[in-house]
Amino acid sequence: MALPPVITNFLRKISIDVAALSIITVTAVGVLCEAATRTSLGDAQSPRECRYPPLSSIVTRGEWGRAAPLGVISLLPFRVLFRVRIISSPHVRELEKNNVVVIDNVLSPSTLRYARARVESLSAIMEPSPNDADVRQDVILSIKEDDEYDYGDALIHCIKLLRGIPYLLDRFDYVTSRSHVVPRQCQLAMYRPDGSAAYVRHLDRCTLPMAEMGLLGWLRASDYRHRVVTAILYLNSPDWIEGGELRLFDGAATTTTTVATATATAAVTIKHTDIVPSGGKLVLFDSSRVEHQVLASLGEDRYALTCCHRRQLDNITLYAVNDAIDARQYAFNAINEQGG
Ligand SMILES: O=C(O)CCC(=O)C(=O)O
Ligand SMILES: [Fe+2]
Repeated sequence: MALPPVITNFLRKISIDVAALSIITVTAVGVLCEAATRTSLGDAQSPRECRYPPLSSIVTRGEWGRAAPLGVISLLPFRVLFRVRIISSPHVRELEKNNVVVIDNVLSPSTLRYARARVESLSAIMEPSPNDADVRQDVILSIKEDDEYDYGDALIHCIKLLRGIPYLLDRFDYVTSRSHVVPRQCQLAMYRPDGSAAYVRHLDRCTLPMAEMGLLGWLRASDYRHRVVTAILYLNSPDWIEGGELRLFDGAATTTTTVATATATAAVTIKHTDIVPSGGKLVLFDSSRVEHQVLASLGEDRYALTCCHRRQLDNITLYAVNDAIDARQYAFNAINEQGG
């Protein structure tokens, strides 16, 4: 069938170069659009939607009886015992001041036991993370409340607890970041106690500038560029002894280690705090400021459930200014670190 003359004329006019250029342009636009829209946060929720009353509510006799080793309290005649807050204003103030806050025993012994048993059963389907194998050697699983898999009440409670945190940050006026977005996915991670499975020093938020990452990489990293608060809940035994510590590097650190650098004869002093990953411990830190690493585990499998809360993408100019301030802060920390 003959093509209409207008089309044959057009086809005669376009050179092979023009055709190639058009294909390249269309492909490039397609790749950039895919990168710009790639996100696993499409179904993220607002803090209010994730509000979880047990994070900050009254404790009833029944709850305390289940939660505490002092089960005898459940025999008391009062139905409501007292108000406890897993996260309260002083915790939020500490997070603002030190960029990190550690809260012990946020799970009852039985909840910890059940959650631990469930994550152990999930370890068979955990997989190495897509990161470089020399960056981290754990196995991970992304889990969310509405997965088809039945995670059991205890693990679901842990997910809700981590996802409920931004509501309380807002409520207690956390000033470091506002307008949070709560991902549905939490990451379950397990390190084998082989003395070598670890995670190198890193920041949870990607802070590299576009010039360094290239436009494509920068667009693709959008989920990592807006992390503000990392929440980690450990699901190990409560009396974890040693190995597998979470090492936090920060100005607020308390301990110093002296390590010889590979190239220099002079030693560099690194300030750090080591957090023992005992079961039921909750650690919150500023994802954009606190560099951290996981040390190799020794005794038993090390389990952690993590949720990285994001900021909303509604004020790009403000974020650009904040990022520039963060970058200056890094430079400042690095100089301090070198100077000991
Ligand atoms: O498990 C931990 O203590 C920290 C894990 C971590 O740094 C991460 O998943 O980004
Ligand atoms: Fe991390």
